[in-house]
Order: sequence, then C-alpha cells, then structure tokens
Amino acid sequence: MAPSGSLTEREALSARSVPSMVLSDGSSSSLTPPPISKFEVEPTTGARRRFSVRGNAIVTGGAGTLGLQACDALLEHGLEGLMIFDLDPANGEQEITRLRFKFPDRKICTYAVDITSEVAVQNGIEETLRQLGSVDILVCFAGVVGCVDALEMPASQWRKIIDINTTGSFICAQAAARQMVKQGHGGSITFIASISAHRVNFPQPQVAYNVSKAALLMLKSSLAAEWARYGIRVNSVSPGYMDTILNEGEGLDIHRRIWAERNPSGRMGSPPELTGAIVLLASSAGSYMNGTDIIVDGGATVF
Ligand SMILES: NC(=O)c1ccc[n+]([C@@H]2O[C@H](COP(=O)([O-])OP(=O)(O)OC[C@H]3O[C@@H](n4cnc5c(N)ncnc54)[C@H](O)[C@@H]3O)[C@@H](O)[C@H]2O)c1
Ligand SMILES: OC[C@@H](O)C(O)[C@H](O)CO
Repeated sequence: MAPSGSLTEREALSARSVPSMVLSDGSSSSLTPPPISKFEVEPTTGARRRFSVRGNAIVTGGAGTLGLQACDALLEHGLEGLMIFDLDPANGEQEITRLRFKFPDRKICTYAVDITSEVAVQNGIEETLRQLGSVDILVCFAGVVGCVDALEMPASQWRKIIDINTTGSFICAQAAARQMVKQGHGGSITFIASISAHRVNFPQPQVAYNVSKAALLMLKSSLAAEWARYGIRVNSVSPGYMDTILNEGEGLDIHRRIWAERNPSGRMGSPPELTGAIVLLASSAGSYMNGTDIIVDGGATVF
C-alpha cells in the first residue's frame, strides 16, 4: 500500500516526465507513451501474479487440438470469459463441455464462423460483446495444412491455404483490434505461425503452408508497429511438430519418425507443452513483449 500523500504506482507511471525529442528542424516534440492496458500489471508491481490472464478472449480454431489446450491454460490462469470461433465447434464439443465443468464460474461460449469471411467474423465479435462484454485477447489457432508437390498444386488449393491461415488471421486481428481501440484499454493478439515459417519442412512438400505461416510473421511485426500506440500487443508463437491429429494419418508414420529423429529433443511435442508461450503473451508477464515470435519446437530449428 502506498504511504498517504505519495503517488500510487499507476499514478506515478501516468505522471512520469514525458521526454522531449529534438527534431531535425531544431524544434522539439513530446513523446506520449501509449496507454498501459488495464489488464496488464505494471512492471514493478510485485504483489500480483505475473502470469495471471485477465479479461475476455476469443480463440479461433478453439475446437481443434492445440486451440482447446490453449483455452484450458488461459482459463487456468484466470481468463474471465472465453469465446471459441471455429468452422465447426461441435468437433470440440466433448472437450468444451469438460472445460465448462472444470471452470463453472466462467462464461465459455462458441460461435460457428468461417474466419475468411469479414461479415461472419464481425458477427462473431458482436456475439462476443453480447455474451462477454469485451474483447481483450485474441489467439488465432484456426489453420489448415496441405502436403502437395508444388508442381502439382492447383491454384485453388494454394488460395485456400493462404486465405485461411494468413488472410483469415488478418481479418480476425483487424476486427478484434477495432473493438480493442473502441474499448480504449489495449489488448493482446497472438498468431499461431509454425517452424514452417522459419524452415522448409522435411520430408513433406508444403509450399503454400510454409508461405502462409511465414507471412504471419511479417503480419505480426507490421501490426505490432501500427497498434502499439493503442496499447495493443501483437506477437506470434511458432510450434514445431506437435503430436496432434494434424500430424496423424496414412503415410505420416514415417514422417513422424523423421521429425523426431531430426529434433535434438528426439521427439514431437505434446499439445500442453505449447501453452506456456500462449499464457505468457496473454498475461501481464508479457506486458513488454510486442512484435516477437516464440519458437516452441524442442530445438528442431537449431539445425
Ligand atoms: N499440430 C502441429 O504440429 C502444428 C505445428 C505448427 C503449427 N500448427 C498450427 O497450429 C494451429 C492449430 O493446429 P492443430 O494441430 O490444433 O489443428 P486442428 O486441425 O486440430 O485445429 C485447427 C482448427 O481450425 C479450424 N478451422 C479450419 N479452418 C477454419 C476456418 N476457415 N474458420 C474457422 N475455423 C477453421 C478447424 O475446424 C480446427 O478446429 C494451426 O494453425 C496449425 O497450422 C500446428
Ligand atoms: O511445421 C510443423 C507444422 O507446421 C505442421 O504440423 C506440419 O508441417 C504439418 O504436416
């Protein structure tokens, strides 16, 4: 507790002296710091839990394997309300019911939405506001993969992968950020890229997927630069090969062995192992993280 008459930490931060910058024409300009999100604890406040997640989140692809794990972890760390956007939320019905039992005091909603449609995403934002009252966090898991030799790939398949993984993530980020700007207390946006954004996959050909995820890294940096003035942080997480349905199926057994062998950790990742990075970026512990990418791959990209 601050002694009487002294400034509280937030007051001190708002009242901190604004540095003066001398411009090239000799005049001077004041640098106005962007607002600190009301959901983020100021860096020097030690008493509060640094990894607590506050406010309401939209998780796209939240009915998928990694998205569901992330929802669980965000709720575990204090998330107040959750809206899952997914093409088919029914796919995750059993797990979503389990989350409702595990966190009976939180509001957990779903909305069937194709993230490539601006109208559908905007309708989803409005439904989120009706159900939860605000949009403070967005995590974009919705994505698809396609393993096709580049010489054989029809342009329609290329377009579909780019449209969902890259353009769909942009549409969601733009709609959420517009709402965050209106609310006036910032927010956190996290894209799910991949090690495929950093390295070409081996042995499977995935040109469109690799390009779609690499584009997300530049999208993240560009939006981080544009939206920091509103207190909105934009980051990404790049998972390596995780043990999920996306990486199961006919012919993938040999791939799975190769992916494990080419990894210094000697194995694929388990879905909960991705959640630390997601919670960090959404929580007050990540309050100075903006425009960054966190690789969670067991070391696959060191080679
Ligand atoms: N599993 C991995 O090893 C791995 C590695 C790196 C990156 N990733 C990325 O993580 C994300 C999630 O992967 P996952 O393994 O959980 O896959 P998943 O298939 O289990 O989940 C993806 C979810 O996205 C939804 N979706 C697809 N298209 C959509 C659209 N147009 N609109 C709304 N929702 C849509 C699906 O219905 C599904 O629920 C993907 O973006 C994927 O590229 C996964
Ligand atoms: O790079 C790994 C992932 O992005 C993805 O799971 C994989 O490439 C799908 O086959």
